[in-house]
Amino acid sequence: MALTITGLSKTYPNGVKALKNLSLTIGNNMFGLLGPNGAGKSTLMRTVATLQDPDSGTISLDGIDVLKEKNAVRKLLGYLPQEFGVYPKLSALDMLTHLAVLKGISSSTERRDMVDTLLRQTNLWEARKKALSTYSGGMKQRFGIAQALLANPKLIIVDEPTAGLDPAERNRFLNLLSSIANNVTVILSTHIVDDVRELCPRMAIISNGEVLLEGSPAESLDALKGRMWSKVVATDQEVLEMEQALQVISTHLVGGLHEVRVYADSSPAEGFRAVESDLEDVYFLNLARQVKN
Ligand SMILES: Nc1ncnc2c1ncn2[C@@H]1O[C@H](COP(=O)(O)OP(=O)(O)OP(=O)(O)O)[C@@H](O)[C@H]1O
Repeated sequence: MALTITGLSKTYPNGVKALKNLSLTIGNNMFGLLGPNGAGKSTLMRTVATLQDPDSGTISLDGIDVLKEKNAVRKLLGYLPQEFGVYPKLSALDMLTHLAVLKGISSSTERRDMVDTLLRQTNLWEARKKALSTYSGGMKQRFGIAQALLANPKLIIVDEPTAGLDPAERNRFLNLLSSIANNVTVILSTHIVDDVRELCPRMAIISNGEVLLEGSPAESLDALKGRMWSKVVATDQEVLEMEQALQVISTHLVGGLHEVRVYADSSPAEGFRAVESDLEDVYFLNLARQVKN
């Protein structure tokens, strides 16, 4: 499904401009919406999910006017919000069955088949009769995907799904998402660069309610080719001096030392080595450019 977002703006009553004339086109497969906390991702996702209205702008989903034909959109949509509430005492099986009823799946045979399939697909079959309150973070998120997949949606929105998962659970969750994305459009909203790197053929970076970059991770990396440099230094003072003199993109602690990554057309100073650009460089460089402008 193709989602076309045009000129979307939203100012909250407290004056925060969460979306500023934002336009974005999202095609099939998995689309990564990458941005820092407060960028406006959740506002955008809730708006696409028909849960809140913008002040202005339009959204079209394969010709459906998302802001007007909300019921038509809801039939096509699966949504895993950032805060996903469940009845903790219910089992996954009972909760999913209950949600299937709410989704309008009235035939009990169809409902049972669908719920069973989803529990197996999300690897929750063994634990299906356990109370949701006993689930780990990863299991809860997989349950969240199961409920988002009820009634065969064509568009799935997942908002910050991997935050707080341990590496093994995160891996399992990302594999599950990628297996789904073969058949439907998935929008993955996240502040975790690696989620996008691992999964998304297309992405956008958003910050302060604006799109900073739209494209494929590969194209964005190409634009930085030969321009990323790295040096490891020992003290905060050295980092500070570099930040004043050079375009420092990021600093990381590696074994107690600081790895400083700098963007420059040629070697910025003595001791720097050329490094492969990674998606995190793309991300930080775009955020830094926005601050400058
Ligand atoms: N209901 C609201 N009332 C007032 N301000 C809000 C409301 N919801 C969000 N905001 C503000 O709008 C901005 C965008 O928030 P939003 O939740 O959309 O961003 P986000 O990219 O999803 O960030 P996060 O990952 O922190 O949720 C933030 O400054 C936030 O504080």
